[in-house]
Amino acid sequence: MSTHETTVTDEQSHSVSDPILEIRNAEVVFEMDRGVSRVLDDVSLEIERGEILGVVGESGSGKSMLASSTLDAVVEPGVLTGEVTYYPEDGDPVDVLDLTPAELRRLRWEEIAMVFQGAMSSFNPTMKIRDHFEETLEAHDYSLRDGMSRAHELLSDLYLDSERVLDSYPHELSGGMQQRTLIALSVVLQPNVLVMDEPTAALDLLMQRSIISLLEELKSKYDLTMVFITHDLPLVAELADRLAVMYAFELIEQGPTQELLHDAGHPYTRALLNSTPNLDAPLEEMRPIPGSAPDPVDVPTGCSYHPRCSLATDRCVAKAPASEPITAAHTVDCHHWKDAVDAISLNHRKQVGSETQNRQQRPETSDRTRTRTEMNHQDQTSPEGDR
Ligand SMILES: Nc1ncnc2c1ncn2[C@@H]1O[C@H](COP(=O)(O)OP(=O)(O)OP(=O)(O)O)[C@@H](O)[C@H]1O
Repeated sequence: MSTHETTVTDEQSHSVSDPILEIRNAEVVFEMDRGVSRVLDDVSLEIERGEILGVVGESGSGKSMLASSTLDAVVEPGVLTGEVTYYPEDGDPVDVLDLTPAELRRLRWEEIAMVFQGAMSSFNPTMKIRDHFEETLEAHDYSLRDGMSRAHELLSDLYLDSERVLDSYPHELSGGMQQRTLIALSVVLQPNVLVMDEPTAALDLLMQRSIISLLEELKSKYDLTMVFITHDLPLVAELADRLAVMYAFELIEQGPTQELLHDAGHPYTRALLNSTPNLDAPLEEMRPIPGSAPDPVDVPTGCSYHPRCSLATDRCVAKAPASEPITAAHTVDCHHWKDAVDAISLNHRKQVGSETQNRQQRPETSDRTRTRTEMNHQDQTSPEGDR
């Protein structure tokens, strides 16, 4: 585990006033032949009721481990320790890691739902979509009549022809339709939190953007809290209220989306922003991050980013940095964040996140019309295309 110099106080560490989920000192360890693989390292995070939190980081940085930890769903032989607390709006806090298997099953669908990438593998190919909905409702003792009426509504909300989809086998739907159907299935039991792990990774760019618009609509209509996990920073920047950045199995920076995009303090976050290929900046200004992500069995000492960091000093090699507040709502784990702002200029300063601002300024009706038109067009023109 990293040895941090000090720990930031609770008052300093975040701006979350009404958490719905709280993860404290979460750690996931796999005992491997070649050593101990710590794939989540002392991660603490609060998720505000009603927010959309984006979790970003390179492939292999531990994002899926964090997602699985929120539901005590880390695959064996991985061992999860720490605390995960769910705070229902009414009722006592729930210690997620202390639940019986039956309690956990109930929590997983009825309170916190998860959507993973590659919808096809989440469906049983021999069952029609209708059977998936009915099986889920029956397993949780929900009224089939009410539940199926909600299924129709949700599928329509996601611009799908609900009758056609319910009567289809999964392979009869395009990738974008499958992913939207999986989102509808995930929220049919009216959970309060939806955790999505790379939900749009297998889809083309247009479908990704359309799903982002749909998620915003779903969130408002059904009062959901969302956690959107992805390596695609520009995509999630369009949706998220706050961003949390992972590097080498740790959370290294978190804050409000616009603040983090324009005033990122961690050299890694700044490098990630500069390396992202589909930001609105000239291609020649894209700068890949030198070096490679650490092996979880052999994480560098001190700040794990130091071998790749242009600002690293002896202090970074010796000591893992504590979280420091940049503003009340924005924290960073870096000894040199004050220098990073001047030393690593951002190549996108003006453009990143402008989609979000544009969307917020756009009247809701035109957004909905645009999304519906795009979805209809894509479903009709490329039934197989984005699979
Ligand atoms: N079953 C397992 N046994 C051992 N190590 C694992 C296992 N599953 C994942 N890991 C390791 O855990 C680390 C974190 O993986 P994780 O899937 O959380 O990363 P990620 O950020 O979600 O990556 P991606 O974006 O590629 O999905 C990786 O080094 C991975 O190799």
